[in-house]
Amino acid sequence: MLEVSIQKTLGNFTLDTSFKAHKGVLGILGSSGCGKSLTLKSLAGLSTPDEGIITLNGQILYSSESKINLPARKRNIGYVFQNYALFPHLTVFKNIAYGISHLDKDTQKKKVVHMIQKMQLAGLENHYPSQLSGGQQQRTALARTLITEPSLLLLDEPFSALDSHIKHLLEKELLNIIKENYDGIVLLVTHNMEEAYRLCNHIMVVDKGKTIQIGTKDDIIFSPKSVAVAQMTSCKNIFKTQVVKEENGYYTLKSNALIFKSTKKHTLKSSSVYAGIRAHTIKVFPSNTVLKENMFSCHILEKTDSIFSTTVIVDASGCILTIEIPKSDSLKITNDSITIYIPPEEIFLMDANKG
Ligand SMILES: Nc1ncnc2c1ncn2[C@@H]1O[C@H](COP(=O)(O)OP(=O)(O)OP(=O)(O)O)[C@@H](O)[C@H]1O
Repeated sequence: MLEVSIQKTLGNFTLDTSFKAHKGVLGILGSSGCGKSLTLKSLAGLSTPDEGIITLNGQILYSSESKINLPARKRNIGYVFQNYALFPHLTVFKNIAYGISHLDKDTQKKKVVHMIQKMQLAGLENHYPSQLSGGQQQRTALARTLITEPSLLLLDEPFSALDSHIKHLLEKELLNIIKENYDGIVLLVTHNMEEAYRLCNHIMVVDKGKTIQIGTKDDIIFSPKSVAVAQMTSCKNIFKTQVVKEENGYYTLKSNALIFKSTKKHTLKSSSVYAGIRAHTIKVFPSNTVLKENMFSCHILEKTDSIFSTTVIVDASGCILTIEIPKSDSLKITNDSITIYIPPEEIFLMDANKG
Protein backbone atom coordinates (compact mmCIF):
# COMPACT_ATOMS: atom_id res chain seq x y z
CA MET A 1 0.00 0.00 0.00
CA LEU A 2 1.09 3.57 -0.72
CA GLU A 3 0.31 6.20 1.92
CA VAL A 4 0.96 9.84 1.13
CA SER A 5 0.53 13.02 3.15
CA ILE A 6 2.74 15.81 1.86
CA GLN A 7 2.89 19.57 1.48
CA LYS A 8 5.08 21.64 -0.79
CA THR A 9 4.97 25.32 -1.71
CA LEU A 10 6.43 26.54 -5.00
CA GLY A 11 5.94 30.26 -5.51
CA ASN A 12 2.18 30.91 -5.30
CA PHE A 13 1.30 27.24 -5.59
CA THR A 14 0.84 24.88 -2.63
CA LEU A 15 0.53 21.13 -3.00
CA ASP A 16 -1.25 19.69 0.02
CA THR A 17 -2.24 16.13 -0.73
CA SER A 18 -3.16 13.06 1.34
CA PHE A 19 -4.23 9.74 -0.12
CA LYS A 20 -3.78 5.98 -0.01
CA ALA A 21 -3.42 3.68 -3.01
CA HIS A 22 -3.68 -0.10 -3.18
CA LYS A 23 -2.84 -2.61 -5.93
CA GLY A 24 -4.58 -1.66 -9.17
CA VAL A 25 -4.74 1.56 -11.15
CA LEU A 26 -5.49 4.85 -9.36
CA GLY A 27 -6.16 7.72 -11.75
CA ILE A 28 -5.08 11.21 -10.71
CA LEU A 29 -7.46 13.53 -12.50
CA GLY A 30 -7.18 17.29 -12.54
CA SER A 31 -6.82 20.31 -14.79
CA SER A 32 -3.53 21.73 -15.99
CA GLY A 33 -1.31 23.08 -13.20
CA CYS A 34 -3.23 21.44 -10.31
CA GLY A 35 -0.18 19.54 -9.05
CA LYS A 36 -0.45 16.10 -10.68
CA SER A 37 3.13 15.91 -11.95
CA LEU A 38 4.48 17.45 -8.75
CA THR A 39 2.76 14.67 -6.79
CA LEU A 40 4.43 12.00 -8.95
CA LYS A 41 7.82 13.74 -8.76
CA SER A 42 7.56 13.89 -4.95
CA LEU A 43 6.82 10.15 -4.82
CA ALA A 44 9.67 9.32 -7.19
CA GLY A 45 12.16 11.40 -5.19
CA LEU A 46 12.66 13.98 -7.96
CA SER A 47 11.16 16.75 -5.86
CA THR A 48 11.39 17.02 -2.05
CA PRO A 49 8.25 18.01 -0.14
CA ASP A 50 8.51 20.70 2.56
CA GLU A 51 6.74 18.46 5.05
CA GLY A 52 4.93 15.18 5.39
CA ILE A 53 5.38 11.45 5.00
CA ILE A 54 5.39 8.90 2.15
CA THR A 55 5.37 5.17 2.88
CA LEU A 56 5.34 2.36 0.33
CA ASN A 57 4.48 -1.16 1.52
CA GLY A 58 5.48 -0.21 5.07
CA GLN A 59 8.81 1.40 4.12
CA ILE A 60 9.26 5.11 4.77
CA LEU A 61 10.46 6.83 1.58
CA TYR A 62 10.17 10.32 2.97
CA SER A 63 9.45 11.70 6.42
CA SER A 64 10.13 15.31 7.38
CA GLU A 65 9.77 14.39 11.05
CA SER A 66 12.27 11.50 10.95
CA LYS A 67 14.45 13.33 8.41
CA ILE A 68 14.25 10.42 5.96
CA ASN A 69 14.49 11.13 2.24
CA LEU A 70 15.46 8.07 0.19
CA PRO A 71 17.17 8.95 -3.10
CA ALA A 72 15.18 8.18 -6.26
CA ARG A 73 17.23 5.08 -7.13
CA LYS A 74 16.46 3.45 -3.78
CA ARG A 75 12.69 3.93 -3.90
CA ASN A 76 11.87 1.04 -6.23
CA ILE A 77 9.49 3.25 -8.21
CA GLY A 78 9.08 3.13 -11.99
CA TYR A 79 8.29 6.42 -13.75
CA VAL A 80 7.09 6.60 -17.35
CA PHE A 81 7.16 10.21 -18.51
CA GLN A 82 4.72 11.96 -20.87
CA ASN A 83 7.06 11.70 -23.86
CA TYR A 84 8.53 8.32 -22.73
CA ALA A 85 11.98 9.98 -22.38
CA LEU A 86 13.83 7.12 -24.08
CA PHE A 87 17.56 7.61 -24.54
CA PRO A 88 17.79 8.61 -28.23
CA HIS A 89 21.37 7.37 -28.65
CA LEU A 90 20.66 3.90 -27.21
CA THR A 91 19.00 0.98 -29.01
CA VAL A 92 15.80 -0.63 -27.75
CA PHE A 93 17.91 -3.38 -26.13
CA LYS A 94 20.18 -0.89 -24.36
CA ASN A 95 17.30 1.36 -23.30
CA ILE A 96 15.61 -1.62 -21.64
CA ALA A 97 18.85 -2.85 -20.05
CA TYR A 98 19.64 0.60 -18.64
CA GLY A 99 17.87 0.17 -15.29
CA ILE A 100 19.53 -3.20 -14.56
CA SER A 101 23.10 -2.29 -15.57
CA HIS A 102 24.24 -3.21 -12.03
CA LEU A 103 23.50 -6.90 -12.78
CA ASP A 104 26.04 -9.17 -14.51
CA LYS A 105 25.98 -9.23 -18.32
CA ASP A 106 24.41 -12.72 -18.61
CA THR A 107 21.54 -11.95 -16.22
CA GLN A 108 20.98 -8.61 -17.96
CA LYS A 109 20.77 -10.28 -21.35
CA LYS A 110 18.38 -13.00 -20.13
CA LYS A 111 16.05 -10.46 -18.52
CA VAL A 112 16.07 -8.08 -21.49
CA VAL A 113 15.39 -10.88 -24.00
CA HIS A 114 12.50 -12.11 -21.84
CA MET A 115 11.07 -8.58 -21.54
CA ILE A 116 11.45 -7.96 -25.29
CA GLN A 117 9.38 -11.07 -25.98
CA LYS A 118 6.72 -10.20 -23.42
CA MET A 119 6.37 -6.69 -24.85
CA GLN A 120 6.29 -7.90 -28.45
CA LEU A 121 9.40 -5.94 -29.37
CA ALA A 122 11.24 -8.87 -30.96
CA GLY A 123 13.07 -7.81 -34.12
CA LEU A 124 13.41 -4.22 -32.89
CA GLU A 125 16.31 -4.82 -30.47
CA ASN A 126 18.77 -2.79 -32.54
CA HIS A 127 16.41 -0.01 -33.52
CA TYR A 128 16.83 3.48 -32.07
CA PRO A 129 13.82 5.33 -30.55
CA SER A 130 13.49 7.58 -33.62
CA GLN A 131 12.91 4.43 -35.72
CA LEU A 132 9.97 3.28 -33.56
CA SER A 133 6.23 3.95 -33.81
CA GLY A 134 4.43 5.62 -30.88
CA GLY A 135 3.22 2.24 -29.63
CA GLN A 136 6.67 0.68 -29.87
CA GLN A 137 8.16 3.62 -27.98
CA GLN A 138 5.53 3.25 -25.29
CA ARG A 139 6.22 -0.50 -24.96
CA THR A 140 9.97 0.15 -24.80
CA ALA A 141 9.48 2.76 -22.07
CA LEU A 142 7.27 0.37 -20.11
CA ALA A 143 9.75 -2.50 -20.61
CA ARG A 144 12.60 -0.28 -19.39
CA THR A 145 10.59 0.47 -16.26
CA LEU A 146 9.00 -2.94 -15.57
CA ILE A 147 12.36 -4.75 -15.88
CA THR A 148 13.37 -3.05 -12.62
CA GLU A 149 10.36 -4.73 -10.92
CA PRO A 150 9.07 -1.54 -9.28
CA SER A 151 6.62 -1.68 -6.35
CA LEU A 152 4.95 1.44 -7.67
CA LEU A 153 4.48 2.42 -11.32
CA LEU A 154 3.92 6.09 -12.16
CA LEU A 155 2.48 6.93 -15.56
CA ASP A 156 2.38 10.65 -16.41
CA GLU A 157 -0.16 11.29 -19.18
CA PRO A 158 1.11 8.37 -21.27
CA PHE A 159 -1.25 9.14 -24.17
CA SER A 160 -1.28 12.93 -24.23
CA ALA A 161 0.63 13.30 -27.50
CA LEU A 162 -1.35 10.75 -29.51
CA ASP A 163 -4.35 11.05 -31.83
CA SER A 164 -7.57 9.37 -30.73
CA HIS A 165 -7.36 6.20 -32.86
CA ILE A 166 -3.81 5.32 -31.76
CA LYS A 167 -4.68 6.41 -28.24
CA HIS A 168 -7.47 3.83 -27.96
CA LEU A 169 -5.23 1.05 -29.29
CA LEU A 170 -2.41 1.95 -26.94
CA GLU A 171 -4.72 2.30 -23.95
CA LYS A 172 -5.90 -1.27 -24.50
CA GLU A 173 -2.36 -2.47 -24.97
CA LEU A 174 -1.16 -0.70 -21.84
CA LEU A 175 -3.97 -2.21 -19.78
CA ASN A 176 -3.15 -5.70 -21.06
CA ILE A 177 0.56 -5.24 -20.40
CA ILE A 178 -0.14 -4.07 -16.88
CA LYS A 179 -2.66 -6.86 -16.21
CA GLU A 180 -0.33 -9.57 -17.49
CA ASN A 181 3.02 -8.29 -16.28
CA TYR A 182 2.54 -6.10 -13.28
CA ASP A 183 1.10 -6.82 -9.89
CA GLY A 184 1.86 -3.57 -8.03
CA ILE A 185 0.30 -0.15 -7.55
CA VAL A 186 -0.14 2.07 -10.61
CA LEU A 187 -0.77 5.83 -10.48
CA LEU A 188 -1.90 7.24 -13.80
CA VAL A 189 -1.99 10.99 -14.27
CA THR A 190 -4.51 12.34 -16.73
CA HIS A 191 -6.66 15.39 -17.32
CA ASN A 192 -9.07 13.34 -19.41
CA MET A 193 -12.08 11.99 -17.52
CA GLU A 194 -12.96 9.40 -20.19
CA GLU A 195 -9.42 8.04 -20.13
CA ALA A 196 -9.49 7.86 -16.31
CA TYR A 197 -12.79 6.00 -16.44
CA ARG A 198 -11.59 3.49 -19.04
CA LEU A 199 -8.25 2.73 -17.40
CA CYS A 200 -8.62 3.11 -13.65
CA ASN A 201 -10.23 1.20 -10.80
CA HIS A 202 -10.18 4.22 -8.51
CA ILE A 203 -9.94 7.94 -9.28
CA MET A 204 -8.56 10.80 -7.21
CA VAL A 205 -9.70 14.27 -8.25
CA VAL A 206 -7.22 17.09 -7.58
CA ASP A 207 -7.94 20.79 -7.65
CA LYS A 208 -5.45 23.59 -6.87
CA GLY A 209 -3.04 21.19 -5.18
CA LYS A 210 -5.65 19.49 -2.99
CA THR A 211 -7.34 16.08 -3.18
CA ILE A 212 -11.04 16.92 -3.37
CA GLN A 213 -12.45 13.40 -3.76
CA ILE A 214 -11.08 9.88 -4.01
CA GLY A 215 -13.15 6.76 -4.61
CA THR A 216 -14.18 4.10 -7.10
CA LYS A 217 -14.62 5.46 -10.59
CA ASP A 218 -18.39 5.02 -10.35
CA ASP A 219 -18.47 7.00 -7.09
CA ILE A 220 -16.60 9.84 -8.72
CA ILE A 221 -18.71 9.92 -11.88
CA PHE A 222 -22.15 9.15 -10.46
CA SER A 223 -21.87 10.61 -6.94
CA PRO A 224 -19.57 13.63 -7.09
CA LYS A 225 -19.51 15.23 -3.64
CA SER A 226 -18.85 18.78 -4.76
CA VAL A 227 -19.44 21.14 -7.64
CA ALA A 228 -15.68 21.13 -8.33
CA VAL A 229 -15.67 17.33 -8.82
CA ALA A 230 -18.81 17.50 -10.98
CA GLN A 231 -17.16 20.17 -13.15
CA MET A 232 -13.86 18.29 -13.34
CA THR A 233 -15.70 15.17 -14.50
CA SER A 234 -17.40 17.17 -17.28
CA CYS A 235 -20.94 17.36 -15.87
CA LYS A 236 -22.69 19.82 -18.21
CA ASN A 237 -25.71 20.63 -16.01
CA ILE A 238 -24.95 22.05 -12.57
CA PHE A 239 -27.37 24.55 -11.08
CA LYS A 240 -28.58 25.96 -7.76
CA THR A 241 -31.83 24.57 -6.46
CA GLN A 242 -34.03 24.61 -3.34
CA VAL A 243 -35.43 21.55 -1.57
CA VAL A 244 -39.16 22.19 -1.14
CA LYS A 245 -40.21 18.76 0.15
CA GLU A 246 -38.75 15.44 1.31
CA GLU A 247 -41.02 12.40 1.12
CA ASN A 248 -40.85 8.62 0.50
CA GLY A 249 -37.18 8.58 -0.46
CA TYR A 250 -37.46 11.55 -2.84
CA TYR A 251 -36.63 15.22 -2.67
CA THR A 252 -38.82 17.69 -4.50
CA LEU A 253 -36.68 20.53 -5.80
CA LYS A 254 -37.31 23.92 -7.35
CA SER A 255 -35.04 25.86 -9.65
CA ASN A 256 -36.60 28.94 -11.25
CA ALA A 257 -40.03 27.63 -12.28
CA LEU A 258 -38.80 24.04 -12.76
CA ILE A 259 -40.09 21.68 -10.08
CA PHE A 260 -38.63 18.17 -10.22
CA LYS A 261 -38.02 15.09 -8.12
CA SER A 262 -34.70 13.50 -7.22
CA THR A 263 -34.03 10.19 -5.49
CA LYS A 264 -32.72 10.76 -1.95
CA LYS A 265 -29.23 9.24 -1.95
CA HIS A 266 -27.93 10.99 1.16
CA THR A 267 -29.11 13.48 3.76
CA LEU A 268 -28.51 17.08 2.81
CA LYS A 269 -27.13 19.62 5.28
CA SER A 270 -29.10 22.51 3.86
CA SER A 271 -32.20 23.10 1.76
CA SER A 272 -30.15 25.16 -0.67
CA VAL A 273 -28.11 22.75 -2.80
CA TYR A 274 -26.59 22.28 -6.25
CA ALA A 275 -28.10 19.70 -8.59
CA GLY A 276 -26.02 17.91 -11.20
CA ILE A 277 -27.45 16.06 -14.19
CA ARG A 278 -25.22 14.47 -16.82
CA ALA A 279 -26.25 15.53 -20.32
CA HIS A 280 -26.64 11.99 -21.69
CA THR A 281 -28.96 10.83 -18.87
CA ILE A 282 -31.82 13.16 -19.87
CA LYS A 283 -34.28 11.43 -22.23
CA VAL A 284 -36.15 13.18 -25.04
CA PHE A 285 -39.64 12.64 -26.48
CA PRO A 286 -41.67 14.38 -29.19
CA SER A 287 -43.22 17.68 -28.15
CA ASN A 288 -46.82 16.33 -28.10
CA THR A 289 -46.02 13.60 -25.50
CA VAL A 290 -48.39 13.45 -22.50
CA LEU A 291 -46.42 14.72 -19.50
CA LYS A 292 -45.79 12.44 -16.51
CA GLU A 293 -43.66 13.03 -13.41
CA ASN A 294 -40.26 14.67 -14.13
CA MET A 295 -41.29 15.24 -17.76
CA PHE A 296 -41.17 18.79 -19.05
CA SER A 297 -42.07 20.60 -22.18
CA CYS A 298 -39.08 22.67 -23.27
CA HIS A 299 -38.17 25.31 -25.78
CA ILE A 300 -35.08 24.43 -27.87
CA LEU A 301 -32.47 27.18 -27.79
CA GLU A 302 -29.71 25.46 -29.76
CA LYS A 303 -29.09 22.17 -31.58
CA THR A 304 -25.65 20.97 -32.68
CA ASP A 305 -25.03 17.77 -34.63
CA SER A 306 -21.84 15.80 -34.02
CA ILE A 307 -20.93 12.61 -35.87
CA PHE A 308 -22.74 10.16 -33.59
CA SER A 309 -24.76 12.38 -31.29
CA THR A 310 -26.73 15.61 -31.14
CA THR A 311 -26.39 18.23 -28.42
CA VAL A 312 -29.53 20.17 -27.60
CA ILE A 313 -29.71 23.16 -25.26
CA VAL A 314 -33.21 23.70 -23.90
CA ASP A 315 -35.04 26.12 -21.64
CA ALA A 316 -36.95 24.01 -19.09
CA SER A 317 -39.11 26.51 -17.17
CA GLY A 318 -36.20 28.92 -16.77
CA CYS A 319 -33.57 26.24 -16.21
CA ILE A 320 -31.13 25.98 -19.12
CA LEU A 321 -30.16 22.33 -19.68
CA THR A 322 -27.70 20.69 -22.07
CA ILE A 323 -28.81 17.31 -23.39
CA GLU A 324 -26.82 14.83 -25.44
CA ILE A 325 -28.89 12.39 -27.45
CA PRO A 326 -28.03 9.61 -29.91
CA LYS A 327 -28.30 10.76 -33.53
CA SER A 328 -31.38 8.53 -34.05
CA ASP A 329 -33.27 10.36 -31.27
CA SER A 330 -32.74 13.70 -32.97
CA LEU A 331 -35.58 12.66 -35.35
CA LYS A 332 -37.92 13.30 -32.41
CA ILE A 333 -37.15 16.98 -32.78
CA THR A 334 -39.59 18.23 -35.41
CA ASN A 335 -40.06 21.84 -34.29
CA ASP A 336 -38.56 24.20 -31.73
CA SER A 337 -40.00 22.43 -28.71
CA ILE A 338 -39.41 19.01 -27.18
CA THR A 339 -40.39 16.96 -24.15
CA ILE A 340 -37.66 15.84 -21.77
CA TYR A 341 -37.60 13.33 -18.93
CA ILE A 342 -35.09 13.69 -16.09
CA PRO A 343 -34.72 10.30 -14.34
CA PRO A 344 -34.84 11.10 -10.57
CA GLU A 345 -32.13 8.51 -9.85
CA GLU A 346 -29.71 10.23 -12.25
CA ILE A 347 -29.72 13.52 -10.35
CA PHE A 348 -26.96 14.07 -7.80
CA LEU A 349 -27.25 16.74 -5.14
CA MET A 350 -24.28 18.56 -3.72
CA ASP A 351 -24.17 20.78 -0.68
CA ALA A 352 -23.78 24.39 -1.72
CA ASN A 353 -21.02 25.09 0.78
CA LYS A 354 -18.63 22.47 -0.65
CA GLY A 355 -16.16 23.02 -3.49
N1 LIG B 1 9.89 25.00 -9.99
C1 LIG B 1 8.71 25.61 -9.86
N2 LIG B 1 8.61 26.89 -9.37
C2 LIG B 1 7.42 27.49 -9.21
N3 LIG B 1 6.24 26.91 -9.50
C3 LIG B 1 6.27 25.65 -9.97
C4 LIG B 1 7.48 24.92 -10.19
N4 LIG B 1 7.17 23.69 -10.67
C5 LIG B 1 5.83 23.66 -10.75
N5 LIG B 1 5.28 24.81 -10.34
C6 LIG B 1 3.85 25.14 -10.27
O1 LIG B 1 3.24 24.09 -9.55
C7 LIG B 1 1.95 23.85 -10.08
C8 LIG B 1 1.77 22.36 -10.31
O2 LIG B 1 2.56 21.93 -11.40
P1 LIG B 1 2.40 20.47 -12.01
O3 LIG B 1 3.45 20.31 -13.06
O4 LIG B 1 2.38 19.47 -10.92
O5 LIG B 1 0.95 20.56 -12.67
P2 LIG B 1 0.13 19.43 -13.46
O6 LIG B 1 -1.13 19.24 -12.70
O7 LIG B 1 0.99 18.23 -13.69
O8 LIG B 1 -0.15 20.19 -14.82
P3 LIG B 1 -0.17 19.67 -16.36
O9 LIG B 1 -1.43 18.84 -16.50
O10 LIG B 1 -0.26 20.94 -17.13
O11 LIG B 1 1.10 18.89 -16.59
C9 LIG B 1 1.80 24.69 -11.31
O12 LIG B 1 0.96 25.78 -10.99
C10 LIG B 1 3.21 25.13 -11.64
O13 LIG B 1 3.19 26.41 -12.22
